[in-house]
Amino acid sequence: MIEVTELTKVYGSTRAVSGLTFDVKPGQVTGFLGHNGAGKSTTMRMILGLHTPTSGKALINGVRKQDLRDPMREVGAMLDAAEVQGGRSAFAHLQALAYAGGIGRRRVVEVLEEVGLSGVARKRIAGFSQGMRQRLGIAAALLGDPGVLILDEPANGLDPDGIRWLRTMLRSLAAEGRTVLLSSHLMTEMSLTADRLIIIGQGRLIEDVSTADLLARFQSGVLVRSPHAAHLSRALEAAGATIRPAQDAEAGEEPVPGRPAGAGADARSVRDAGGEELLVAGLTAAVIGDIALANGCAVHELVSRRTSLEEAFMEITQ
Ligand SMILES: Nc1ncnc2c1ncn2[C@@H]1O[C@H](COP(=O)(O)OP(=O)(O)OP(=O)(O)O)[C@@H](O)[C@H]1O
Repeated sequence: MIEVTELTKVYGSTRAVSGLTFDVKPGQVTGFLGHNGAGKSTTMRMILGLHTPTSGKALINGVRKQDLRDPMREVGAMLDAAEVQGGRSAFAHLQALAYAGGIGRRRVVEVLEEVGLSGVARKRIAGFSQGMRQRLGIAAALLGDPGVLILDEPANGLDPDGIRWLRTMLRSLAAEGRTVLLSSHLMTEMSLTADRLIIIGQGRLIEDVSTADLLARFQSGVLVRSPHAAHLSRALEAAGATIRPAQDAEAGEEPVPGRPAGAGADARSVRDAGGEELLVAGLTAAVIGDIALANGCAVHELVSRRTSLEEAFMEITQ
């Protein structure tokens, strides 16, 4: 469990983090999102006791990181995978960390296996790709088999296979009851990996929300293409739908509230502005299909149009 309370960090005239309060709970993956410079790394560094807060608190399992009895076994972190000394082998690097934390050699072998680096364990890190360095950083974070994991941009430099591997691993670590906090700029990946999202902007909390709730809030409707768009739109409106031409929807305009059936002008405006494509809100694709059938309207396309996390993120952080 991570608890951040009224956390603030001021660097000279820069307020990097400002009165930030949120919890990161065990048993789920929590994504930490924000534009460049929003304050994510600074917050993570304060949670990890690497920076001192100007004010407020950041606690891991109820205490400050520096007050944890057995820090390596309680929290694992990866902040910057590029920081590692290149002259050593992956094995020697992890063994040195393990030794410092009172962790045995067997665990080094285990984590190398877990991150897929067993085959290159004796190779010098200097020759590692960025993706291999990321895996090594994740191995170091896992060394103490910690209950809390904090990873800054862990997917950086990983190929699609690596990203999928990381997602599966993080989700299974959370399913074991661990607390997992990660930042990433890869929005699609974040929407697949994180159960919950903490979104910050200019050091302040913007959203603390479940990924599903956030996406549901931005759900933009069902795209319908029909050669009988005018007739169909009247029938759908009669059933309580809100309709806007798909072209307007693409331009990000607000929907027009639902109107009564039989409005010829509405059908005309739909036809004029959007041709045969309609964006329908308020009814499911199944209900729209049934209404089309009942009204004898052919449907050539019927697609639930989900707003991506990237679109939702851009909208709420504007
Ligand atoms: N050591 C420092 N001294 C002065 N200013 C700093 C320091 N570290 C961070 N900042 C400033 O604090 C703000 C937040 O930076 P931070 O690195 O925490 O953002 P971030 O969300 O992690 O960004 P990114 O996504 O680019 O990594 C920025 O304006 C940054 O310039």
